Formats: sequence, C-alpha cells, structure tokens
Amino acid sequence: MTQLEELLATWIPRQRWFAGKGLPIDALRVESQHVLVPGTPGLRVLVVEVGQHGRTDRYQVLLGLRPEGSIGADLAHAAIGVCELPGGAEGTGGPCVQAVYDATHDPEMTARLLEHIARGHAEDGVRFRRMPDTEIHTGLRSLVLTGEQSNTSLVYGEEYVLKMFRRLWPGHNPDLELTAALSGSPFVARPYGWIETDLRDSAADTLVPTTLAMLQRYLRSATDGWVLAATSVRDLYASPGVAPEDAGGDFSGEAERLGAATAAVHRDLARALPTDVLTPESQGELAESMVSRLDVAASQITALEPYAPALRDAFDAFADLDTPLPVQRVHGDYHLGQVVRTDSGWVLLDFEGEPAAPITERQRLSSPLRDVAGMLRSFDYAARHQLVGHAREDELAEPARAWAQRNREAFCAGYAFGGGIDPEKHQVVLRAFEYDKAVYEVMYEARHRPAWMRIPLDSIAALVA
Ligand SMILES: Nc1ncnc2c1ncn2[C@@H]1O[C@H](COP(=O)(O)OP(=O)(O)O)[C@@H](O)[C@H]1O
Ligand SMILES: O=P(O)(O)O[C@H]1O[C@H](CO)[C@@H](O[C@H]2O[C@H](CO)[C@@H](O)[C@H](O)[C@H]2O)[C@H](O)[C@H]1O
Repeated sequence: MTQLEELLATWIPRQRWFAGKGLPIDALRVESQHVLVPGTPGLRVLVVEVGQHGRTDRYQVLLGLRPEGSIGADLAHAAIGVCELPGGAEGTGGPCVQAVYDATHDPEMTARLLEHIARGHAEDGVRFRRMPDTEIHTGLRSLVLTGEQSNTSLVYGEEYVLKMFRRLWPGHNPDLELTAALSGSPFVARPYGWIETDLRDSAADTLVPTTLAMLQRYLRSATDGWVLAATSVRDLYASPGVAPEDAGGDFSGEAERLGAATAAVHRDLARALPTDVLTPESQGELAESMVSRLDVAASQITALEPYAPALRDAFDAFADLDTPLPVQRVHGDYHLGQVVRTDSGWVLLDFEGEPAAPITERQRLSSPLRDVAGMLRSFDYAARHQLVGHAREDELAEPARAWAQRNREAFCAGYAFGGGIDPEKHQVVLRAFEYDKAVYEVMYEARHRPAWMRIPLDSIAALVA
C-alpha cells in the first residue's frame, strides 16, 4: 500500500458512512484519483477499493491537500494525516509531502463543486451537470449535515444540499434518476444538478457513467418525519393510561397525509418511468430472494433462527399467490427518516434504495407495497426504539403497540384515499415485504447499531406470533 492508502485504511473504518464496520480491512487501493483543483490547497476525488472478507466495495473520498503543518484549527477534525503524494504539488515535479484531509469540511474547496455544477464544467474525468431550466447561485458557504447518514450531505447557504454518494456502484444513482423523473412534484425537493465520472464495471469490462453526487433544493422549513413521530411517542409515554388517540401529540393525521403523499409519488413514478406486471416466475424468484436473504441472516444471527420457519411460510404464501402483481420504480428504502414535513406538506427524500444493494438490483421494478411495508416497519421502530433500556419497558409495551397500530392504519387509509392500491386488501404481499424488511433491518442493526437489533427482532417475534 502507498502512504496515502495506509492512512485511508485507518481513517475510512471510522467514518459513519463506511458500510463494512466490524470486519477487518484486508486490502485497500486507490482505484482512481481525479484532480479537481491542482496544487495546494488542492482537491481530488478518489475512488477507493476496500477489500473485506472476500468482497470488494468502492467508496468516494473527497480529498483536500495542504502543505504539511498548515491545516488550521477549523479543519483539524477533518485531518486524515500526512503523506507523500505522487505529483502532490502539480507543476512542481516529483513527489511531495502533503497534509491530507476530508475536504467535505472545507468550504473553500466545496465552493468549487457548486461553481462547476453551475457552469456545467468537466475536469480530469469528472463531469459536472446542471439540470435544464435551472439557475444556480454560487459563492455560498457549505456546512456538512450531521446525523445518521449512509452518505455525506453538504448544505450550501440553506439553499441547496449536495449529497455525495459514498458507496459507489457503476451506474446512475436511483436517487438522481427518480428525483429527476419527479421534478416539479410538490412531494420532492427540486433537483438542480449532479456530478458524475466513469467507473469500471468489472463484470462487463466497460466504463459506466456513475453518479458521484446530486444537488437539490434545501428545504429550510423541513422537520424530519422520524423526529416528529418520536416526539409523538414520547408524549404518549409521558401520559400513563392515555390512549394514542387522546394523547396531545397524536400523529395519525400526519400519518394519513403521509400515506396520501406516498400514493401521489407512486402514481407520478408510474407515469414517468416503466411499469410492468410480475410473471408468476418472477414472483417466485422474488420470493426466493427473500428466502435467501433470510437464510444468510439466520446463519449469522442465531436469534433469528426460531422465527425462520414462520417467515419462510410467509414468503412461500407470497410465491403461491396467483393475482398478478403490478410493479414499477419505487423508493426502495422508505422510512420515517426519508420524509420531511415542510410548511406545505410532506416531502420524500433519498430515492437511493437500500444503500448496500448493487444499483442494478435497486433499479429493478417492484411493488409499491414494498414502500408501504417499509413505512409500516418505521412506525413500529418509532414506537419501540424508546423502549430499549426504558425503566417502564413492560408497562409501555401496550401503548407502543397501540401507537404503531393506529398510525399504520392511518397511513394505509391515506394511501388508499390518495389513489394507491388499498394495502389492507393485499395482506399476503404486504406481510412478505414487511418480513423481508425486518430481516434486512436485523442485519443492518447488527452492523451499525447492535443495541437496536432487538427492535426488528421483537417486531418479528410479534409479527409471527
Ligand atoms: N433537500 C433537503 N432539505 C432538507 N433536509 C434534507 C434534504 N435532503 C436531506 N435532508 C436531511 O438530511 C437527512 C439525510 O438525507 P438522506 O438523503 O436521507 O441521506 P442518506 O442517504 O445519507 O441517509 C434527511 O433525513 C433530512 O433530514
Ligand atoms: O436512511 P438510509 O438510506 O441510510 O437507510 C439506512 O439507515 C436507516 C437508519 O437510519 C435504516 O432505517 C431503520 O431505522 C430507522 C430509524 O433510525 C427506522 O425508521 C426504519 O424503519 C429502519 O428500517 C434503514 O433500514 C437503512 O437502510
């Protein structure tokens, strides 16, 4: 490994967006390095290959370069280290020792990204694109959004958000594809542009245009759906003996409006992008993929094993259904943290799909009920997460169940009222998607938040009871 690769092998596993937590890094290689700002201070986009346990993932790193010893206090938290870089100070000849740091925290450097998108510039294999009929204000200072994210988002002057996709797969990111297809909808934040490069698809041995980042309108008045729901749950838990419908912070009106917004987005996606009907064979394959995901999860998480037969039965029942299943592009990783409440209503974000799945899989058409199931799981999460370690856990189990049930029903009613298919009439499909999502969540939590693994596990226990 080069000195830079050694540094990255220590720094990358500590980042929130690193998906391979818990496993040692066996190999790391800088696959490509694109110079956006030559010299020092300098800016490069790196595509880094990380090998772990027999598989290789790619990550995007925005690397800042400064002369050794010149990283000020404002960037100290972003420091990666000091190393010799080939062509470190472009124009000066040979290798040169540089301080390298995470440039997402450096507004001087990130300002260049916004300028490049505004101008539709291209630089060293990286293309910056502006959406037609948009005007972009430059000269805005960026700040990194804090929070539990799979990617990194920069907010420019409360006007735009630039989401840098961290884990890269060859292809256009579905977040960009779907947000662009929904442009003009009141239920999505307007897209302004994107950044892309070519990434090698080793299976096909071709270079594929691949999205590195997407620029969108920043919604100033937005409040996270998860935060709103968690506040409602907290209110309920602080009012012993009060039913969810009588509690001050009842969420069901919002849940119903969210259901209607979701149905409207599904309708618009079905109008703008391809749709189909699943053949019985494809439905069988989908059920099989749910079973395989369960098998992998149960082989790693022994606490899942007792529920595996009941889960398999639900997937089999789905495979045996003989009603044709309409499919289309869907959100793919829908939960309360992906929706925000603004002054004018709910807005849906992050159409990326499950960040751990290859892009081709995420682009596959699916039933809109998959998203409905995702949101129903999220109501369950919102109700249960405050029980973890709570002194009154046993006493609160019933209010938690009642809160989740009330909001599930309200969401489904809003979805049907808003023109979506009535989820209540498709229980077999809905159950299969809910179980599949819960299995995914067990794996996700085992990797990212082990203390929360019992949330989906408890739900599975209750669902199959
Ligand atoms: N356009 C936006 N306006 C306001 N807040 C946003 C916007 N986009 C994202 N956010 C905030 O950032 C959080 C993470 O964004 P998201 O796109 O879900 O990133 P990730 O894929 O990394 O999880 C969201 O939950 C939301 O609170
Ligand atoms: O938002 P991301 O695209 O990063 O999605 C991943 O992280 C989510 C957690 O932030 C995870 O969602 C799970 O936890 C949520 C509460 O934090 C809960 O509302 C969801 O229902 C639950 O699935 C998501 O699964 C994962 O892909």
